[in-house]
Amino acid sequence: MKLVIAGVSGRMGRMLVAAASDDPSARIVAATEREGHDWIGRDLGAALGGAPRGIPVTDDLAAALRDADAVIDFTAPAATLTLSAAAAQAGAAHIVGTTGLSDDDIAVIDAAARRIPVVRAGNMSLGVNLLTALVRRVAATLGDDYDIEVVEAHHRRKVDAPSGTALMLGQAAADGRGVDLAGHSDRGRDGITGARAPGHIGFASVRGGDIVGEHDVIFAGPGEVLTLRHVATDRALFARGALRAAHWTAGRAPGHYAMTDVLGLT
Ligand SMILES: NC(=O)C1=CN([C@@H]2O[C@H](COP(=O)(O)OP(=O)(O)OC[C@H]3O[C@@H](n4cnc5c(N)ncnc54)[C@H](OP(=O)(O)O)[C@@H]3O)[C@@H](O)[C@H]2O)C=CC1
Ligand SMILES: O=C(O)C1=N[C@H](C(=O)O)C[C@H](O)C1
Repeated sequence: MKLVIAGVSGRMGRMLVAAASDDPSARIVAATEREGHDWIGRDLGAALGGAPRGIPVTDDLAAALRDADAVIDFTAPAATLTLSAAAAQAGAAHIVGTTGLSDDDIAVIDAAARRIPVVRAGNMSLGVNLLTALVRRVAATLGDDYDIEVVEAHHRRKVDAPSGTALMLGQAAADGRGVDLAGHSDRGRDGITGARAPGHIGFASVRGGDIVGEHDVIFAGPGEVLTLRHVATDRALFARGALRAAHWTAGRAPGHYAMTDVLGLT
């Protein structure tokens, strides 16, 4: 599989290079960075401080994607939208790990997914995707007298909150309860907030140090608290998931897929 790695100098970009380099059935054909980045025009191997690998780092998406089967994208919403159009134009699959996407952004990706396979997930790990099914089941089983809170913790450089994973878990809880998440969310409590709204799903975010990603879904009810927890200890986990998703798109019909489809959890 011929791959393009987007945002290659980032935390996940570097992980993706390592994961793809260890995969005998994957070959990185190009890497991208934003216009003006000091890696543009350099060889990827050299930019990473090693031997040249004959892989260009470019901001020319059409050129990067010309010969690619898939692009793996853990960047930022604006970059993901540009890549979405370029991937659809080139006929390459788009694997989207970027979080912080708005509903309008997702509508743009939906349009591209009519032409190419797109796999998008706020978390590409097996554990979190399994956890969504557990959360849905527990939320469906427990009544409204169990308050649901999603608490997430990440490193100090994360720019979006709540995390994409927290929103996936909140969505699973809302699905289990049969309610619309947007109309039943509490985000960012501060000051005299009043008592907790019954049936709402709360979100809280912790930022600090180098925490890779921790998520608790708390069901607090009369006389007991049930907590479902996932802890990521190495972000190589997400890169392996993304690579698996890229392979899964080979020969796949256009569509907007989730990681649960890739993992056979749907
Ligand atoms: N779904 C999942 O499993 C996971 C998702 N994520 C998500 O992935 C995203 C990236 O995370 P992380 O790697 O930690 O962030 P980083 O900031 O370390 O990396 C993002 C990279 O994208 C680059 N970038 C920004 N704009 C463009 C552009 N127009 N074209 C190409 N590259 C661009 C950035 O460059 P510059 O710094 O110069 O702006 C940077 O190199 C986040 O949204 C995060 O939440 C992270 C881990 C797992
Ligand atoms: O930015 C990160 O680091 C992570 N982002 C994803 C998210 O927003 O949930 C996935 C993971 O938790 C790491």
